[in-house]
Amino acid sequence: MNIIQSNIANLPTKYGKFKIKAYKDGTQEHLAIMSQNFENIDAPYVRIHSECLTGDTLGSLKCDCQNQLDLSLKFIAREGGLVIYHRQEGRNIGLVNKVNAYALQDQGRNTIQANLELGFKEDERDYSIVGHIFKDLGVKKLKLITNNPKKIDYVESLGIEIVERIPAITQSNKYNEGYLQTKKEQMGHML
Ligand SMILES: Nc1nc2c(ncn2[C@@H]2O[C@H](COP(=O)(O)OP(=O)(O)OP(=O)(O)O)[C@@H](O)[C@H]2O)c(=O)[nH]1
Ligand SMILES: [Zn+2]
Repeated sequence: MNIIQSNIANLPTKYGKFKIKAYKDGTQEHLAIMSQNFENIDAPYVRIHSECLTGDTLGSLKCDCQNQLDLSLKFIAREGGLVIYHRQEGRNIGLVNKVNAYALQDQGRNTIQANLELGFKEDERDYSIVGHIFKDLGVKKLKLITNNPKKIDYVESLGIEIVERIPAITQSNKYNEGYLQTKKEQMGHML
């Protein structure tokens, strides 16, 4: 895969000052968001955040994505580290299919059943670009912010040492309780 990458630019935000670098693999464009002191950190805090337009941008209460992104950006601004904004919307089924999955959930299916009914696996994400970004930015060990065992397995498969796991647990609400329950009971998330 031919990966196109940008230069590094400054991005002041409400969380603090970050540096950003974009990567394009095929049609997907991803973003590495780094704290100012990133290259001096031996084992940075790292969050691999999967894109969720409905959550991240609109504040949807059906999932925990916006709260997790907020928590992660606050964390790396304070402690130093990296958030990879991984543009694989809807566990990589894309926005149109995710909205169709939500329509099936309106009829009573859970998050896994809806994906299967649309002809997808429960999780279609591919993390290979993440491996490329780690290599490009020189990440050899890290502290991973996640509840998802698949992300842990992927990072370990790259030969990268996970020094510590930081849970990404946020306040639940009446709209995402069922979703979080399914993730815990059927997708192995450490919630
Ligand atoms: N197909 C589908 N995707 C969803 C649904 N709800 C959230 N997503 C997507 O799921 C991804 C986030 O996955 P999560 O399960 O919240 O978290 P995770 O990234 O697997 O794990 P953590 O690192 O612990 O947060 C984003 O890409 C969302 O767009 C849903 O009901 N159906
Ligand atoms: Zn979400």
